[in-house]
Amino acid sequence: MPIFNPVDHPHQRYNPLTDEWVLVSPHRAKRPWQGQTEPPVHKEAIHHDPDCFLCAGNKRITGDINPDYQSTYVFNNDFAALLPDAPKYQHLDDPLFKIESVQGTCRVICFSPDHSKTLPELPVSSIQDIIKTWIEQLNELGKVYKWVQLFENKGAMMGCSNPHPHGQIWSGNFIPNEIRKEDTCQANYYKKHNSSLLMDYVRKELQLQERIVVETEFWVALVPYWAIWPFEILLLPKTIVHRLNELTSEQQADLAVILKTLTTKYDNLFNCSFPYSMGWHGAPFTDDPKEHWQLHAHFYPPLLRSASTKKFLVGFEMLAQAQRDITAEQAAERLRVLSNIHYKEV
Ligand SMILES: O=C1CCN([C@@H]2O[C@H](COP(=O)(O)O)[C@@H](O)[C@H]2O)C(=O)N1
Ligand SMILES: [Zn+2]
Repeated sequence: MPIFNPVDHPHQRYNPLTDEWVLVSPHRAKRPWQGQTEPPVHKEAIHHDPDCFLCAGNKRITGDINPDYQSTYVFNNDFAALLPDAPKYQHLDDPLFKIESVQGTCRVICFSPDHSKTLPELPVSSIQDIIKTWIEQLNELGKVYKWVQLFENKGAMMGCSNPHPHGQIWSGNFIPNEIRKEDTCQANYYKKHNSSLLMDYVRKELQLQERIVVETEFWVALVPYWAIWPFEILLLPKTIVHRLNELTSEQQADLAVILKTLTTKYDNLFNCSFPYSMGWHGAPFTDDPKEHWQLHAHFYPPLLRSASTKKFLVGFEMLAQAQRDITAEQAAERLRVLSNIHYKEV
């Protein structure tokens, strides 16, 4: 019987942030891992699309006119999933039929007036403006709601209805499932070890150097040991930060750099605009203690081995447990060696 090793043999890995396991089947990825790249499609760049609901100066579906914005622009989602003045109701008596009303605010953040650009193609200064806008929105909505989810769905594969570079904010008066799981896990770890789970984690990852993709002065982007999506990334500060609005101006400037570098590598993996859902997690806006919380961003990209081959979380993964073939270490290596120059600029 051969000695176990995580490169060849099936195993499962534990995610301490959510108290869940992921099945890893590295033997299935033994086939030569070329990672088919598409011939770069240099479609003509449309900097302003007269029919785009998000472009500067255009009319939205409601008839509202977008201003001639020069940087970022935020508006209340015209088809919001949460409403600030929804009627209140709660019935929690029956453990089998619990229901409660929710109130919240949903917004769209246009990242740039340039319809043709995606995050990696924006200059660092524009990405700094996006970070400032995230922080402004967090400060405003964090005064009203317990949870403010800053996120971006990039690419049609992620159900994005509009190619215009944009992100979204969904904020509400309830703590969503993923946040509740991460809050409990970080609090339990902190109670047991009297230190931050993700700070201990990032220190060890920087020592191990096995899953690092990009490291800058204040930030590190890595494929987490417990990653589910093939090229999943966890983006972490290298010092204690509870919320995005606690970043210093140097940390913000450096964050713009690592976001551009990371998303450029993502696009260079298959020479395509790399789809993903990404979002920020930080301490909720409640009166509870927050010292166990460490700010971080998740990137969940669906692509597996080409611009058109995506991973599906189905079957065993829906019924039993998430599963992956290539290991986190192999994915990190694939991304780490890629150029920091976007393939469209070459
Ligand atoms: O006129 C419009 C068009 C799109 N939208 C909103 O913009 C959002 C576009 O983002 P997605 O394509 O990532 O869903 C979507 O949530 C949609 O509701 C408006 O609020 N007004
Ligand atoms: Zn547009």
